[in-house]
Amino acid sequence: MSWTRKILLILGFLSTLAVIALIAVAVTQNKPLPKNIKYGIVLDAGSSHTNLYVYEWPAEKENDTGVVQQVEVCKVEGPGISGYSHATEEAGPSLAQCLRQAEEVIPSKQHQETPVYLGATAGMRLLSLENKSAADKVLSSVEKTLRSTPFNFQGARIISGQEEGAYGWITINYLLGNFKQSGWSKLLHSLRSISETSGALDLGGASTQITFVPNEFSSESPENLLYFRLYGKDYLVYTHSFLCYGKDQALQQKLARDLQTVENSSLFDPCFHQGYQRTINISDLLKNPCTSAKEKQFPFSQLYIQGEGDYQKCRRSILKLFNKTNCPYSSCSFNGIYLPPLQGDFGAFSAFYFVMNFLNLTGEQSPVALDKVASTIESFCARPWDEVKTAYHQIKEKYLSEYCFSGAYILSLLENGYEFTEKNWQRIHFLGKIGSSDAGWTLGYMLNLTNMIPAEEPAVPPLSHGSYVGLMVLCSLVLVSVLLFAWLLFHKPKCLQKGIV
Ligand SMILES: O=P(O)(O)OP(=O)(O)OP(=O)(O)OC[C@H]1O[C@@H](n2cnc3c(O)ncnc32)[C@H](O)[C@@H]1O
Ligand SMILES: [Ca+2]
Repeated sequence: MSWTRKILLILGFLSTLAVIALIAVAVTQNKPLPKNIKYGIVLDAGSSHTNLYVYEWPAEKENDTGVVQQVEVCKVEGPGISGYSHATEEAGPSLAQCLRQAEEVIPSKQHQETPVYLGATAGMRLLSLENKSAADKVLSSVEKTLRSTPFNFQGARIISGQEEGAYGWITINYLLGNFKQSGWSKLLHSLRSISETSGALDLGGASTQITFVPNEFSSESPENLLYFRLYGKDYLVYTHSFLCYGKDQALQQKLARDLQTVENSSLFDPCFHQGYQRTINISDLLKNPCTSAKEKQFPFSQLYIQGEGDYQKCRRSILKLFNKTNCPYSSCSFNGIYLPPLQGDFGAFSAFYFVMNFLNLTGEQSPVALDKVASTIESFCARPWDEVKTAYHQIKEKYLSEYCFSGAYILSLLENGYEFTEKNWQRIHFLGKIGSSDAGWTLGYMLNLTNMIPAEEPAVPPLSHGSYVGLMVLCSLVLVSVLLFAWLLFHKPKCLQKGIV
C-alpha cells in the first residue's frame, strides 16, 4: 500500500469518527431544556355570567407569541356577579366550585406562584352607576373568596370598556400570530405583505366593542385611540365600547322604547316567534341605567309580550336604537361616536359567534353573503315558536327564544351601526376559539399584567433545535458522500475499473 493511500485511509477513518461525534453532539448536547410549565388564572365576570380560564405556557418561552394556551374553562353557576346586588356576600362564594376545579388542574406545588385576576365588565359598570356601594360590596366579596384560595391573588376590579376592547384585540392577534413572525414565516409574511393585524368585534350581554387599526392616523377623537408598542412594532389602535348595546341590554332598550307606545299592557313584538309569550315586570325593565331615561308612569305593572315573527318589522324597530343624525366628526358609527373607515379583517366573537353559530352562518365551510345571512334570519324568525321549540328542544329556552332578535340585532349593529356593506361583510370572521383558546379579552389582560408581551422584539437564536439538528445531519451526510466519492476515485475498486475499461 502506497503512503498516499495509507494517509487517505487514516484521514477517511478520522473524518468518519468526526461525523459520528458531530451527530452525537447535535443530538445529545443541544436537546431543548425540559419543559417548565407556568399557569395563570383569569375570571371574566361578565354581565350574564362568570367564566374562569386557566392558561399555561412554557416558562422559557414566556416572551414568544402564541405560546400561552387555555387549558381549562369553567362556567360559574348562576348569574353574573352584578346579579348579586341584593345578596352581595354571596357573590364570592358563587365562584368557589370553579376555583376548586382550577386547583385540580394546576399541580399543587405551583398553586402559590399562579396569579389569579378577576376583571368585571359591563354588568358591574352598570351596577356601579346604579348603586355604587352595592358594586363595591360585590367586589369585596369576590376579593375575599379569591384571597382565600392557594393562588396568588392579583386583583379584582371593573375594567374599562377601552381595556375590554383593547385586550380582546391583543388576544386574537396574539393567538393568530400577527404580532411577531420569526425565521421563515417572517420572510413569507413580508413577501405576501400580510403582517397586518385583525380587528376585534365583541358582543356581550351589556356592552359591545369594536377595535381595529385604522388605515390612516386621525386625532379627531383621542379618547378612542390607544398606542401600543409590541415586539418592536408600533400600533395605533381605534377602540370604542358601547355600554347598553350588548344584546341583553339592547333588547331591554328596545322593549322600554316599545313600552312608550302601548295603549294597554299587551305588546306585539316582531322580534319574537309567533306563538311565543313572555311577561315582564315594568319596574325591573325601567330601573337599569340603560332604560331609566324613559317615562316611568304606567297604569299597569306588567307587560305581556306576544311574538309576531316578522323580521323586517323587527329590523325597523331595532334601527331606532341607533341615532345616526348627529356626527361631530368626519365619520361616526352612531350616537355621535367617532368611527374611522373600517379597515382589514375582523374577528367577531362572544355573542356574535354564539348566535351566528346557532344559525349556521359562521361561514366556516364557505363564506356566506350578507343577503343570504339576512334571508336565513328572516326565515328563522318566521318559524312558529312551537316548531322551533320542538326542533331545538335541547337548547335553553332563554337562548332559543332570543336568537331571532339577536340575529336581527347583530345585522343592525354591523350594517346600520358600523356600516359594514355587502363588500366588506366577507372580512368578518365569526370565531369562538382560536386553537384551544376562547376569543375574548381575558388572555390579553393576563399577557399585559404579567408583562408577557415585550415592547421590543426579544433576541432569538437564529435556528430552532430541529433546524439545527437537521442542518448538522445534512452537513454530515454531504461530508460522508464526499469522502466516499474521494475514496472511490483514489482506491478504484476492481469492479469499477472493469466497468470503466
Ligand atoms: O361582556 P358583558 O357585556 O359583560 O357580558 P358577558 O360577558 O356576560 O356576555 P357573553 O359574551 O358571555 O354572552 C353574551 C350574550 O350571549 C348569551 N349567550 C351565552 N352563551 C350563549 C349561547 O350558547 N347561545 C346564545 N346566547 C348565549 C349571554 O346570555 C349574553 O346575553
Ligand atoms: Ca364579555
